[in-house]
Amino acid sequence: MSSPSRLRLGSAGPLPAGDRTETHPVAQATDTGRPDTGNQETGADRAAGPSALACFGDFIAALAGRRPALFLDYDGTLVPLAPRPELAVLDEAVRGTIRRLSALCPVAVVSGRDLDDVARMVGLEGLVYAGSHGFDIRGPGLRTQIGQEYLGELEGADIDLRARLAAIPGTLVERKRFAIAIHTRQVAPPDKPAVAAVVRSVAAERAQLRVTGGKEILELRPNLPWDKGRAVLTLLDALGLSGEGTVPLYLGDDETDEDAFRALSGRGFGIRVGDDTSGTAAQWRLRDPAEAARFLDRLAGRLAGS
Ligand SMILES: O=P(O)(O)OC[C@H]1O[C@H](O[C@H]2O[C@H](CO)[C@@H](O)[C@H](O)[C@H]2O)[C@H](O)[C@@H](O)[C@@H]1O
Repeated sequence: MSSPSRLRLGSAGPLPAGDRTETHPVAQATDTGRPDTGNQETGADRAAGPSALACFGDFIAALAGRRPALFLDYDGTLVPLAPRPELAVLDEAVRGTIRRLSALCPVAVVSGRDLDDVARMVGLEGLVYAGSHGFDIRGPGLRTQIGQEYLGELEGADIDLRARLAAIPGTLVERKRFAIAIHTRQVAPPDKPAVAAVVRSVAAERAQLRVTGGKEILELRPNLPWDKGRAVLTLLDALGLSGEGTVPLYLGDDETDEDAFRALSGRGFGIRVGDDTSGTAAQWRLRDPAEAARFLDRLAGRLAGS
C-alpha cells in the first residue's frame, strides 16, 4: 500500500451503524473456474453466510469489478492456532500467496500481536502492518501510534500481572507495546477462573486500561475508543482507498476482528474464518486457515487474470 505520512486518533470518526445492508446471493458453487469439490454447503452452514471459497464465483460477482483492498488477521486466519504464540509460524506457500497478492492489490496485516512480532512472522516488506489491535501502525511512508500516554499504565499492569499470576501454572503473559495478553491455553481448566479474576482485578485498579477477550486469551489495552475497525477505516482514508472503485475485504477469526467486520458493514466484506460463525457481522465465511489460504490463492489467480 502506498501511503500518506500521518494518521491521527479519531480520524476515522465513529463506527458506522451495525446494520448490514449488503445482500448476498444464495450460496451456490457457481464458479466457472476451478470447481471446489471439498466444500459442499449444507443448510446449517448457509445460515452463517456463504463460503467465500465454495461460492467463489458469487464472491467475485459481489466485488462488482471493484479492486479489493485486503486486510488480513494473523492468528487463526493465516495460521492455525498453536499452543504458544511463537509456534504459530506462517507457511511458506501462504507467504508466497500474500506476496503475490501484494503486487495485485493493497494488503495490510491487522493483528493483536506486537507490531514487530507480526511483521517478523509474516516477513514481507512493503505491506502495511497494524499491531496491538491497530494501536501501532507501520507501512511504506506511514507510521502512527495510538495511546502512547498509556504506556506507563501498561508497564505497571504488566508488573502486577506477572507477580500475581506467577503462582498459576501455565499462565503466559505476553507484553505487546500497546497491550498485554494473558494466555490461558496451557492453564488447567479449574485454574482459568482464577486467571480471569486476577486480570479483572488489575484492570479494575487501572481505569486507563480495559479488558478484551479472544481465544484462550484476555488482554489489557488502553481504554480508548480504538480497535481494529477504527484502524481499518483510518487506513482506508489515509491510503486513499475510500473511493467507490475499492472494496475492502477483511479476513479474521476472533472477536476483536468483529470490530472490523462491523466497521466495514455497508462498505466492504468481512470473511469470518473458523467453524463457529454464530453472531458474526461478517458476510462470508471460510472454515479454517487452510481454506483461507486456498481462497487467497484463488483470489490472487483471479486478480492476476483480470
Ligand atoms: O489478531 P490476531 O493476529 O489473530 O492476534 C490475536 C492474538 O493472537 C495470538 O494469540 C492467539 O494465538 C496463539 C498462537 O496460536 C494461541 O496460543 C492463543 O491462544 C491465541 O489467543 C497472540 O499471541 C496474541 O498476542 C494476539 O492478541
